[in-house]
Amino acid sequence: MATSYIPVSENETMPVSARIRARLMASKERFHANDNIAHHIIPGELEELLDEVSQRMQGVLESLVIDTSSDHNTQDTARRVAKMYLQEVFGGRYTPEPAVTEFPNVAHLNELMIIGPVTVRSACSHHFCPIMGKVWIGVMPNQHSNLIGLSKYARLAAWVMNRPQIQEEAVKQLADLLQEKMQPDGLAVIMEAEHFCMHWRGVKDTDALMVNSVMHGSFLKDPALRREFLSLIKR
Ligand SMILES: Nc1nc2c(ncn2[C@@H]2O[C@H](COP(=O)(O)OP(=O)(O)OP(=O)(O)O)[C@@H](O)[C@H]2O)c(=O)[nH]1
Repeated sequence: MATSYIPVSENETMPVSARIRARLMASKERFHANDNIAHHIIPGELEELLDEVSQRMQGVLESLVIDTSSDHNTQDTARRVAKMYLQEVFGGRYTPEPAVTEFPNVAHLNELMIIGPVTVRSACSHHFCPIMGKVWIGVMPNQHSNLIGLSKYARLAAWVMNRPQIQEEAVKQLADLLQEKMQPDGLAVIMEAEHFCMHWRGVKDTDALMVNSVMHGSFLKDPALRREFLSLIKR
C-alpha cells in the first residue's frame, strides 16, 4: 500500500533515499536493516534508488582506490552491487509481502505439520556477510486456523531473510508472520545456519553453526509435542 501523502519536509530536490526516510520519520516508523519499508516507496522510486545506490557504491570503489575506468572487471560493479542489494539479497526490505492464499481448515485438521528443511539465505547486519542455512517449521493448527500453500512457507521465509539480519531476530520475525497469518494453536521455527562473517573473516572458524528456535503456544506448553517435532526433523 503506497502512502497517499507527501510530508511537508519532503521535496523533489532531495535524493530519493532522503524522501523515503522523511516519510518513515513522519510516520514514526522504524526503518532498521531488517524492517520492510515497501509501503513508503512510491512507484518509480525503486529505479531512482537504484541510480542513487549505484552512485554511492561507485564512491566506495573510488575510496577503495580501484581504477574502475581502466579495470574492465569493475567497470559495472557499482551498479551490479546496487542491483544485488536492492533487488536480490536485501529485496525483502523494498518489496511488499508476497501474496499468500489462505485456505480455511475445512477438515478441522489438528495434527502436527512439519515443513522443512527450507533453504534460506541472508546476510548479517554487522558485516553484510552471507548467512546460509535451513529452517524447519512446525504448525499445530486448530479448526479456526488458516492453512497456507506449502510453497508459501518458503516465499515468506525468503521475504524475511532477504534483509540484513541477525539470526535471532530473523527467526522471530518469521514466527510472528506465520502466527499472524495462520493463527495456529502452536508454531515452532528452528533455524540452523552458517555465518560467513565467522568463516571468511574475523575468527575464521569454518565449522561453527548457529541454531536457534522460537516456539509459540502448544509447542511451549506441551513437552510431548515439542519432542515429537524435534524427533521428526532430520537435522
Ligand atoms: N548474535 C548474533 N551475532 C552475529 C550474527 N551474525 C554475526 N554475528 C556476530 O556479530 C558480531 C559483531 O561483532 P563486533 O565486535 O562488533 O565486530 P568485529 O570487531 O568485526 O568482530 P569479529 O567478528 O569478532 O572480528 C560478531 O561476533 C559476529 O560473529 C547473528 O546472526 N547473531
